[in-house]
Amino acid sequence: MASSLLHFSAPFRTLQPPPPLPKPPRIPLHVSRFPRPLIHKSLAFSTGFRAAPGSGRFCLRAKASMAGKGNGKVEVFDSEEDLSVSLAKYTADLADKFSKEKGSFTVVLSGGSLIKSLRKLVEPPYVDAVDWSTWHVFWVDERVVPKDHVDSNYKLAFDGFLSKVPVLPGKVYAINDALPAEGAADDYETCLKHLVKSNVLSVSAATGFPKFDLMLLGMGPDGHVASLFPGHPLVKENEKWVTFIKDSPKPPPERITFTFPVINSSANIALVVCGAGKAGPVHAALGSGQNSDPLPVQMVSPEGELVWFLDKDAASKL
Ligand SMILES: O=C1O[C@H](COP(=O)(O)O)[C@@H](O)[C@H](O)[C@H]1O
Repeated sequence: MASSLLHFSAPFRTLQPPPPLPKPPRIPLHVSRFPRPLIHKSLAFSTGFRAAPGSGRFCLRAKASMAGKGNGKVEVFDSEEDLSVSLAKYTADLADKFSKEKGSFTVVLSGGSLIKSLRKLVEPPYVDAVDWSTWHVFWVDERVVPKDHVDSNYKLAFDGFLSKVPVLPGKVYAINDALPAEGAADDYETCLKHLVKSNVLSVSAATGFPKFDLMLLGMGPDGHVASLFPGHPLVKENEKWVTFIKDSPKPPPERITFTFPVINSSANIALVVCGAGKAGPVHAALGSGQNSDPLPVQMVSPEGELVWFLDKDAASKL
């Protein structure tokens, strides 16, 4: 295990530390509590958070909130830009809450478009206000390719996010890319078990699976989440924590992925979906119809809180 953990952090050794910047006053981050009762599918637009002029903070132009079909809160934004502003605050607030409660924040990233939508977190005020030293970073799925490969979810996150913030290299848990898919999945599951033993990761009292503080999930146009694809038997895996796929319908074919019991044991999940090309599965999950064969995205149902972050194109069929 120790060797894997060392291996995980290796790519960070080449990083040059960013030049020291004058530290601005620490901005208090508050945990967002969503208003209850939720606004039901009226799509009534409300003015979002507005900051004092010159405060360096931001203004959401307009957003709609509504309740999801099952558990969950749905936030609809005018644009992906507005969504990314709100996603940064949501993530920073949760990081602050968990860091204050237990001294650590366990966060799980997806690949794909999610990473671009996290861009506001690496800008002021968050880049300076967040206590990055408490962060432990994981991947909900990873392609079985070298970490410097263009298809690597690690590389995507490193280039777009992790290289821009002082998360501690030893707390970034990439897969062991020297192993084939099955070995990489086993190795990652072993790593998670080690982190449970050392109390970095908690376990759900209800399910016995690891309970991450926050999972930031994307969704593909076919309704897949992580590397759990529609109609694939892996969506039914209910024992393993981490498993592998060698016939992914989306290239590259070999990947490892968290299973639904792990995903659904999370304390918080943000489902971040943008673009008209994803409006169909969003409608399947949040619209009024029923379907007998649920898409993977419809199987996301955490123990804790689920928040959908949608731009208006992704919400266009609701
Ligand atoms: O292959 C993958 O796709 C999904 C969705 O990606 P997106 O670019 O359509 O947002 C992503 O969440 C997953 O992590 C990734 O491996």
